[in-house]
Amino acid sequence: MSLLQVKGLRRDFGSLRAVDDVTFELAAGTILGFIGPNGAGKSTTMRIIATLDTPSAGEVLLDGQSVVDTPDKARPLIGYMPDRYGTYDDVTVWEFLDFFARAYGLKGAARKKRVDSVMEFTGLVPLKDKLTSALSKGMRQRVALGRTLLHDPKLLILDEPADGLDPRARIELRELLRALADQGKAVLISSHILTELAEICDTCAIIEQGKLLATGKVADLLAQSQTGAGTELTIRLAVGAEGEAAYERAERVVLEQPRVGQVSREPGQLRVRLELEAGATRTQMDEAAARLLAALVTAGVPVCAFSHRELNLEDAFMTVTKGRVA
Ligand SMILES: Nc1ncnc2c1ncn2[C@@H]1O[C@H](COP(=O)(O)OP(=O)(O)OP(=O)(O)O)[C@@H](O)[C@H]1O
Repeated sequence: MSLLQVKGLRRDFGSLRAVDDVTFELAAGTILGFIGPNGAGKSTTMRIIATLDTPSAGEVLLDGQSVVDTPDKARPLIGYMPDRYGTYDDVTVWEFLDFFARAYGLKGAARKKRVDSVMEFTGLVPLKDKLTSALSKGMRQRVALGRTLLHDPKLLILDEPADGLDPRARIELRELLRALADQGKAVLISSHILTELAEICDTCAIIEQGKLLATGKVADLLAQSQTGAGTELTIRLAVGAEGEAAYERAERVVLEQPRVGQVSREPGQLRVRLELEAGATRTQMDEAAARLLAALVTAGVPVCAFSHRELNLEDAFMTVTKGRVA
């Protein structure tokens, strides 16, 4: 049984259905990326799981127990980091974490040990005596993450934790989340920055206008987006004395091949879109690309680079949302 089970969740705000029949599961030791544009219903779903709101219909089970019916039992198992987290300005990092450790009921040596271990894990030890107001956004966000770990929850719910972080801080966050999953924690993380989640998550749930459009392993979602969507190749030539005429020749050869869709000439390269029938597999796409390259080489076209643009989570998102979301 998965640690977290969300079943047919619905949340209405007046006539607005913010969350509409959302169902997914999250196992211990895995990271689920919750992806969707602004207003999709991510925060509302997360707040319900975190016991801060109640659903209009549906159920959330944590360790088999309903968080809606018995929120007090669920809370010790949950670490929730909202999208706007506050840190108090006139306290040090250590004081801030110690304050929340007290709020979680930790006492004496056990409290000190726990605060120290969380500071160690989140790399905050050198900043122990710094005022939280003097920290960078990335560091403040570590303090906020540290706060959610103090009571050693089984489930982490992190609402857009990577928002506004620089690339280095994002990589560090990714490593922290992976370490937490390796410790056996289940992590639910939301973002509208799709590419960053691809590297962090094991599975993804794509939500739009309150509805889940797709759930599954990141690799499967990518495969799904490639199916029937075609693939894009970039071809560069060693033109030599032949000059641009080499590209004209290449274009003629390309256009004679099957499955070729749009072809565009750009300075120093040719872009070719291969169109495959719905249901085509990745292997079939690779074979079509290989045939095209063989045809060019056989025709004596001096190909020096031939690259296949890998579709990413953004493409998967655009495919499942059918481009309804910009
Ligand atoms: N308390 C509330 N009262 C009325 N409407 C609300 C309330 N909370 C959220 N909504 C609405 O519900 C919808 C979903 O909002 P939600 O914050 O869950 O989206 P989100 O996917 O988290 O977006 P964002 O990335 O902008 O936080 C939005 O249309 C929002 O305006």
